[in-house]
Amino acid sequence: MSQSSTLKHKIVVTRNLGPDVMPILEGRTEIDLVVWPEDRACDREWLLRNATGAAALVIMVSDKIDAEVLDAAGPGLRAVSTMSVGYEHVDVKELAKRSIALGYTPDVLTEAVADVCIMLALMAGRNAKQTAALVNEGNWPQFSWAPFLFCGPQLSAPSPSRQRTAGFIGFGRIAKATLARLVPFGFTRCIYGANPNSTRQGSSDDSDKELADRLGLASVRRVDLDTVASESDVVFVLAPGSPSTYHVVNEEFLRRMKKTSVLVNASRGTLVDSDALARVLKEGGIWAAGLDVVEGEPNIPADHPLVREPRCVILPHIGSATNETRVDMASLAANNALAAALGEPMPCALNL
Ligand SMILES: O=CC(=O)O
Repeated sequence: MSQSSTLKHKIVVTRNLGPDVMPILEGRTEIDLVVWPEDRACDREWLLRNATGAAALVIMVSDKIDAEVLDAAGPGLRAVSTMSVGYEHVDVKELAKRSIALGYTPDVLTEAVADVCIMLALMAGRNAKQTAALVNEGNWPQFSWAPFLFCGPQLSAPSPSRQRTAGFIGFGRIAKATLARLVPFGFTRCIYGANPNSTRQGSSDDSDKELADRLGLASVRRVDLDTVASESDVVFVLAPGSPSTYHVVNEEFLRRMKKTSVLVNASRGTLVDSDALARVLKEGGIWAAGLDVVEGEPNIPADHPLVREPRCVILPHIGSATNETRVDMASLAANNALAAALGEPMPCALNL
């Protein structure tokens, strides 16, 4: 792995992609491979130093790709390949201006993230955080079985007459995979609002009916966000992070939600106002929250009001973290970079 060669195409990788995937890049004689050597997020200074002359960069969500990095790489950079479906850490306008392509990893993580959405809805609603903690801390003997101890709202419809409504903010692939998982739980209605700035809000499109028919639901409807808040039993936040979705779940939204409802966020922390959520949870405005992402992650202090909240389950951004999915994501990211470096079409490029 030499650091530079005028004959070879240089690919810089900001995290070792593991023994199943690294051979995709290591086995290529046309490639000059440079890999961040440590088992932690790549230092920006290292990236700036090593990007010089690169044809492609394989990056993680923790790497910010902006004009400074692109300048450091120089005019030979053909593509940035992120091992993620989200790309708000990449300045896409700057990429487009310089005709640099962006590879990303949608689809391969859909099922894994949808699994975590259901897990969070169940864990939050059924008091998993506080009940598991009391067992871990040896306090179970003080809480022997009692008729209504640690009860929470049931995710599945307890009877055909008590129907469940799923609400979504953002209604892409992961939302639809999550919805499919809710059907066996007895959910019959789905309502969704997309990007709050979208002009299409409030009007259902034809595919909603097709989706409802295919899943056997009574209805799938596009509605305004106030309706998502007030009518859902669980609200799943699954829209991309961007300035237009910043704090889409704010205090007003949370105060419209049912007191028995659960909020799940598996998209980006910036979509939910953490301070407002902590306040509303404390006051019992909603039942619980399950978060795979939080504003300011990973720097959330243990004494943050949300972390202290017994009915707020917080996971450290593990939505796609299954062995199978991470290998698929890493392979796609590596193949995107390889193709771009060799001047071939990337298997999965974002339309910039
Ligand atoms: O958050 C993870 C991703 O965008 O893939």
